[in-house]
This record gives sequence, structure tokens and C-alpha cells, in this order.
Amino acid sequence: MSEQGRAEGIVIAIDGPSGSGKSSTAKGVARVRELRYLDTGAMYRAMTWWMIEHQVDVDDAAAVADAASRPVITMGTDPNAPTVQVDGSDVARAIRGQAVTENVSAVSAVPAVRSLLVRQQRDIIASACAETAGIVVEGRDITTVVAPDAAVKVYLTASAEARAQRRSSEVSATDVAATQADLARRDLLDSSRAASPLTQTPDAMELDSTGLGLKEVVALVVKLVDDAPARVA
Ligand SMILES: Nc1ncnc2c1ncn2[C@@H]1O[C@H](COP(=O)(O)OP(=O)(O)O)[C@@H](O)[C@H]1O
Ligand SMILES: Nc1ccn([C@H]2C[C@H](O)[C@@H](COP(=O)(O)OP(=O)(O)O)O2)c(=O)n1
Repeated sequence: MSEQGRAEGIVIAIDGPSGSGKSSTAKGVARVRELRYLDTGAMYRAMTWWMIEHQVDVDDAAAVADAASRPVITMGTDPNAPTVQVDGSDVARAIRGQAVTENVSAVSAVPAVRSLLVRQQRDIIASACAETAGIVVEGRDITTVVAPDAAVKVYLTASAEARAQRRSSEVSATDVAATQADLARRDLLDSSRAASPLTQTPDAMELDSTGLGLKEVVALVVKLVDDAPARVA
């Protein structure tokens, strides 16, 4: 504890597979408790978008590693208006495109990409904790690698069917079966890679959101936040 015993911002870490509700839940919790919000998946997507734009072969891990330090990725952490920029341009829409979604697992498996982005994520978390009440961070390795000492750790799941249904209802006329196959492909890549695979640690609270509404899930996580012991720096 410092001489002043100053209150330190809280860190809430949420991991889980695609479509489990991480982004919506994290934003909801951050709004309710006036915390910052960080979508780490958007950072891997931004890196992938830059690689595609610059014609780097995303299946060539050495080429990706060589280029990884070139894009400047900037994240805005207001949960009411989160932003993602690459080299000063807004890429929020572009990073949700099909080319990025198809290639993001390959880019995020490259250790040089991960070490760069994890360092940046930790810097964002440290600033939020120093300057605000704290931050909700979501991704695949937040509870295990980025913030293993987070005050609240959640592993959010939902059945494969529910996740595919949710994802495909975001876009009109999307084939649920095709979406489910794409999620399964990405889950497998993200869970089986050597570098920081998606894993559930025993100290992360498992929350199965199948059959639960978003409001209920947010309320459950807010309760965990409220019950977490206060930290001082
Ligand atoms: N508990 C829930 N019940 C129903 N739909 C949900 C729930 N949580 C999230 N959603 C919806 O599912 C979709 C995917 O959620 P999102 O938060 O983007 O997941 P993730 O970040 O894990 O990929 C979004 O359209 C979101 O509104
Ligand atoms: N902390 C993280 C977050 C995302 N990733 C990778 C793995 C995911 O397939 C991609 C995209 O993440 P994102 O959260 O945007 O994925 P979805 O919203 O679930 O489609 O990034 C990662 O490796 N580590």
C-alpha cells in the first residue's frame, strides 16, 4: 500500500469463445459501474486488417512477426462509444469484415503479435486503474495472461447453437449453420494454438449464458464486481 492508501481501479477480466456475449456483457458492466472498457479482440482484428491492407501474407508467421510493430493501434475505452483506430483512421467497421474474421486467428497465433498487443493492453489497464475507477477487459487470454490478478475473472460460455444464433441474427439473412461452422473453426484455432490459447482457469467463474438474457448476465457480473474486495495501491 502507498503512503496515501489511494484506492486503485478494479480490473474485471472476461474470456470466452466467440458469440458467448463478452463484448455486450463487458460494455454493460462498464456502463453500470462507470468503468472503462477494452475489447482486445478488436486489437487483434485491427492488426489483421493492417496486414491485409499492406499485403502481408497472413499465413507466413515470420512475415507477420516482422511487420507487427508497424501499425499504430489506438483504442478508445469509453463503454458508450468505444473506438479503434489504425494509424489515425477509424477502422471500427472495417475490422468486422469477412476477410479479417477469416484471418484473425492466424495473425493472433503469432507470438510477436501477442507480446506487442499484450504489452499495450497492460499499459491501457494500468492507466485506467490509475486515472479511473477501473476497467472491464474482454478477450481470450485476459484471465490467464493479460490480467491474471484481476479482482473478478469470468469465463463466459453459451452453447454452440446459441452462439451461432446470436451471431447470425446480427446480420440479416445469414445462414445459422454456416455461422456455427465458422465459429467452430475459429474456436478450434483459438483454443489449440501454442501461444496463449483460450483456456478456462479454475479461479475464473464460469457463467453459461445459454438461456439467459443480456440484462441477467450483466447483473450477475455486476454482483461479482460489487462483492470483490476493494484494492488499494
Ligand atoms: N445473454 C445474451 N442473450 C442473448 N443475446 C446475447 C446475449 N449476450 C450477447 N448477446 C448477443 O449476441 C451477439 C454476440 O454477442 P457479443 O457480445 O458480440 O459476443 P462476443 O464478444 O463473445 O463475441 C450480440 O448480437 C449480442 O447482442
Ligand atoms: N485476447 C484475445 C482476443 C481475441 N483474440 C483473437 C481470437 C479471435 O478469434 C479474434 C477476434 O476476437 P473477437 O473478440 O473480435 O471475436 P468475436 O467477437 O468473438 O468474433 O482475436 C485473441 O487471440 N486474444
